[in-house]
Amino acid sequence: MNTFSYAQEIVNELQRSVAQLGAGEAEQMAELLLRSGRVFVAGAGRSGLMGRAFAMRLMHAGKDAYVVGETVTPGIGPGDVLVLGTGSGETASLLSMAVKARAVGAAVVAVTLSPESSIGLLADHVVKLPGAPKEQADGGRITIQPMASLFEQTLLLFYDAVILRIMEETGQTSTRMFGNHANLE
Ligand SMILES: O=C([C@H](O)CO)[C@H](O)[C@H](O)COP(=O)(O)O
Repeated sequence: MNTFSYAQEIVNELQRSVAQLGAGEAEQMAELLLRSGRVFVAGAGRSGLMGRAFAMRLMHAGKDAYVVGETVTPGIGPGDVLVLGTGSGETASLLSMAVKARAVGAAVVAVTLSPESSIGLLADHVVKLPGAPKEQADGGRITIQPMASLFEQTLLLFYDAVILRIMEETGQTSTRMFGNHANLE
């Protein structure tokens, strides 16, 4: 297969993945973020990169949003929400964040392949995304892509869909959001 055909197959995989999203779970997450105080976003590795993109758009949309681990990120507290994007739901650093967040009265949202994982079971709200786990063997049936790429791509699409829902509910526009964009680039 050439590179273009691979790109087409990735889009086909994403189309199949998005069709499996739970509409109810997705809607509840958007609702939770709309009513929440500050939103803290975390994830490790590539899942974390998608989370960083989501936190930026939340900020553009007018939410107080933070990426966990940045030097300027404040402490989480009651009324806040911690969003964890984790395919496995077992990443140790994220699990300890979930425990801490719940202990101080914040809500935890897990966006994961595995609702039955340690993080999934601890979370107040779980959104299950389709995909293959990062330790999948070569030649899996769900995806031609390595490791958890399909999950990570679906995660970004899902996060962007949540942003559109928040924009719709708050009457937000792309033009106003651009006014919140970094001007020290
Ligand atoms: O970076 C990752 C890897 O490339 C998998 O495709 C993962 O996102 C990272 O290891 C975090 O794992 P999860 O918490 O299970 O998403």
